[in-house]
Amino acid sequence: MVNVLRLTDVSYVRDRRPILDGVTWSVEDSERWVILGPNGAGKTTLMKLATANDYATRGTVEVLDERLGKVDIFELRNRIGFVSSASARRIPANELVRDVVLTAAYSVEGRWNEHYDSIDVRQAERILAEWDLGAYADHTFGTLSDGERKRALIARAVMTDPELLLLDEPSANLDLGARERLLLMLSGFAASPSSPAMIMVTHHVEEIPPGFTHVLMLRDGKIQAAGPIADTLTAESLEATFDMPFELSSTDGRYSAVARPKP
Ligand SMILES: Nc1ncnc2c1ncn2[C@@H]1O[C@H](COP(=O)(O)OP(=O)(O)OP(=O)(O)O)[C@@H](O)[C@H]1O
Repeated sequence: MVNVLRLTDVSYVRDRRPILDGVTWSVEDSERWVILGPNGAGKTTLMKLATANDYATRGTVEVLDERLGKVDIFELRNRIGFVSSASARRIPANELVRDVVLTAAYSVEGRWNEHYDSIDVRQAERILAEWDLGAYADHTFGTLSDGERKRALIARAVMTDPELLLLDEPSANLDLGARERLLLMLSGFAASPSSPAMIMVTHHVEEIPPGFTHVLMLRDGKIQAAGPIADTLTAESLEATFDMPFELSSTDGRYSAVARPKP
């Protein structure tokens, strides 16, 4: 079994401030994690370490059985899929959606004169259909709605068959329908045994796709709680993480939290 991610007593300090503080956390390949926490908790910083885009100040970070600092990070990054709000900015607006996905196989953003193997073309077609983008394959990326863009970026990220897929707030800024469509697709993708280990950052329990297995709750750079969602996501852990009392409910694997009224 591949050790997908292992952080051991990791701290990340900037301007003498611990942005991550003593984080110990591991992810196995069958697990699908949600990282939940308020603004400024350190979630994106954690993503940067997990995608080998930055280094810890203290402690060790191992990604896909490789220890950061002792591995060619460019090779390692090819094994990781990552979608963040910055991903869309790197895609040319006039790029066809088909090529947004296809060019991932060649690690380029924007088609030039490359020749693509038919096996890659077929894989791109399959993934476009899987993420409900078949009808948009010949549209340009710049004309897509935010929800369609998110799906196109995730489709691009899975084109290379990554061993770890990280999604930083994939449903931020989406309308209700687009959010629900995306969550259904993420849920379906998470359920497939052939899918990679997944880590998704969100601010909202409502955005946890059913089928995600674990939650890590972060506040001020420290882990408040981590483990299987069913045991770990509670009114108490939410209060510890967001510093206010909540009522938490769940139906069919979907969660909802509202502030607990004052007695
Ligand atoms: N390189 C850096 N230098 C100084 N401060 C930093 C640096 N990187 C992050 N921070 C600070 O660390 C804190 C955590 O940032 P981070 O982006 O990881 O939080 P987050 O949980 O993703 O927040 P949000 O939910 O608002 O996106 C913030 O206060 C941020 O300003």
